[in-house]
Amino acid sequence: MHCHGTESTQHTRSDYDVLLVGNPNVGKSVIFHKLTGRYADVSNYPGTTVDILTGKIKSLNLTVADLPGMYSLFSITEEERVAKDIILNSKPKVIVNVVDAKNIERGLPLTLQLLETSFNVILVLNAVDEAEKAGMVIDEKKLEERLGIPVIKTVAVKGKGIKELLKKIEELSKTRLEKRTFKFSPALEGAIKEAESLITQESTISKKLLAILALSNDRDVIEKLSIDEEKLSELRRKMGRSIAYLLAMEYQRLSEELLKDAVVQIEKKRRIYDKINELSLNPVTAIPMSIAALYFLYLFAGVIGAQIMVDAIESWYETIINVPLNTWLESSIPNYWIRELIGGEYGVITLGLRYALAIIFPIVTMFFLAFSILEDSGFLPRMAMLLDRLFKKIGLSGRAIIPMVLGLGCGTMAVIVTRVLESRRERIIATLMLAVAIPCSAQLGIILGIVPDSFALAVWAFSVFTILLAIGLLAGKYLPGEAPSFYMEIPPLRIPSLSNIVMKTVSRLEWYFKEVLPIFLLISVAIWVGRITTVFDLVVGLLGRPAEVLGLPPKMGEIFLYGFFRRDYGTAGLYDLVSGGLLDYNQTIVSMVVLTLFVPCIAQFSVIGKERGWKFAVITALTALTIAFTAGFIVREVLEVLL
Ligand SMILES: Nc1nc2c(ncn2[C@@H]2O[C@H](COP(=O)(O)OP(=O)(O)OP(=O)(O)O)[C@@H](O)[C@H]2O)c(=O)[nH]1
Ligand SMILES: [Mg+2]
Repeated sequence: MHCHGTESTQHTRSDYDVLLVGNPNVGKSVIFHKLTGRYADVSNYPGTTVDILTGKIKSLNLTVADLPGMYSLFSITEEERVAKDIILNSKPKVIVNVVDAKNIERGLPLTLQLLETSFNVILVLNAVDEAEKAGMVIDEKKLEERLGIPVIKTVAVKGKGIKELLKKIEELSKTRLEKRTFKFSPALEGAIKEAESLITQESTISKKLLAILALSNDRDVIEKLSIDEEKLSELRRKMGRSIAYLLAMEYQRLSEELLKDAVVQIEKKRRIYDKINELSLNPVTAIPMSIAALYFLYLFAGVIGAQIMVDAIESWYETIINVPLNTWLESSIPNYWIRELIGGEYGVITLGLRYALAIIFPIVTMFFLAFSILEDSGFLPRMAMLLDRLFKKIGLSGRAIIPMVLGLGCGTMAVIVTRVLESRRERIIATLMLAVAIPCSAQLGIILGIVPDSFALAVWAFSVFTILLAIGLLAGKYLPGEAPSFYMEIPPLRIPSLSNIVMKTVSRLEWYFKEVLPIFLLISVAIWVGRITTVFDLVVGLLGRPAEVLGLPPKMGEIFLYGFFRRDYGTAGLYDLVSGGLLDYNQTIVSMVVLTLFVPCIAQFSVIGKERGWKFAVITALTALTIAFTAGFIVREVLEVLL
């Protein structure tokens, strides 16, 4: 997953020399990094890469694409479809098929499918360190002979085997391998032959593969080759069983044949690992472990980030930068408006840069750091499994836990990651929940930083959680469509690697700076222009109305406006109000609730528009606005009665 979709949405026409293809979570992105030197996000759960990332092997002058994980070419999820499109539409010189050595049997069906494309394939057995620890002995020479393609063992994280891989890539980029064919049962072969006869157009992809795709009802292929649909469905009827079932049986048979005597399992127990793994899968112990994990996130972002670090950096910024800057401006720049652009209450440096550097930066850094550790440990998918039953009630599957928890980091990123969900319905529900009720790390951090006491925190958490649940329940009930099925491979538990955590945090922060810092500065300028033209006062006055109804000071109108530019900008403003003593106890709670639920920020809004459609984005924003003010009103009324 990379933070912004800008990377690569128009990729269908591009030709890549080398494609990295394989099941999710097998180490493709680590290998991509080793080959190209370009860092791609690496995490210990399936679905880390949802977009195509491209780079170059400089020494060989070959372009490489790191594809999202896929189980087969007969795609189900959106990211699988993205990967399939690339494989079918670019003409790679080499496909590097990465397979997790300890799950080699599960990886082979895709390998066999890739062989059908008629492109050169290299089979990479990655993470052999773990396979060996689990007692597997793999004879790669035997596999090589049987498959008729090069097979290379690697431990990507340690760089082992990468040299050999590079050598093979170089070799195969210059020649074309003779392909071995693998035969299915006569009945299946017969049906495929008949489907082949319906394809009249020429293509670089083998007709057999296209026929299989057509039989499995691949819309892209059927439409592109304009295959007679009636004849296709007649063929399907004649087959008796679904092609997916028949293929699965055949692939299992072929894989068993291929692996016979080539992979041997020796008895070996890993006592400590097995014990911890067991505990992490048993609900009785896993629930406290999940709570501990969330507490750990809170400790990092909320306590260390928002309280300790923000306090320190803020006061430092104030004394080192704001005060001397304003004194200097007073004495040397006579023009009021120029002074106000740079300094004063709303200046680019005194407000924009201060929010970005002194308030948001420490919080997101700590959050990304903690989140990276969670990601690498393999703990998140275990939480997904636990929460699956609960999530079913709100129309989601446990898989949604990853975008949801990521949403606690950055909602914009998380909306992109909802691509890992299976159906459009699920993606819509998750997007709604993210846009309305899941606070991002900066918001969360600040809220945890300003919350007056634990009662206030409980009121806030209860309100937000109730709304979250209500949205999920209503959407799950009224949105048409099937309830999702849950299938997610549980990755092994791993000790997070320091270098990956640092790299990941740095790459996310880099994104944050590129995307956020300029926006913060632009907002300051926009506010400045707005103030000169008095538009600012007008909008703030307008937003001050609902604030007034909620019993909040008119200054809150300003904060709401900030909140639309960026949610964290809004909460940073709230931080200012609270530390300035401008809000009383009840007002603080109401503001916390309203700002959390308030419209998605501009960045998130535009990503929602791109991913789900602009109409949906507008409806979402209006819904959020309504919910935010209504909830604020209710909380206020209840607090008045209680306190
Ligand atoms: N022990 C071990 N772990 C590895 C090895 N290669 C990768 N990993 C770990 O496997 C996990 C997945 O790596 P990624 O590179 O993100 O996998 P991917 O195939 O790109 O995954 P998706 O993008 O989700 O499809 C990470 O936790 C890596 O640190 C290896 O050779 N040995
Ligand atoms: Mg990846």
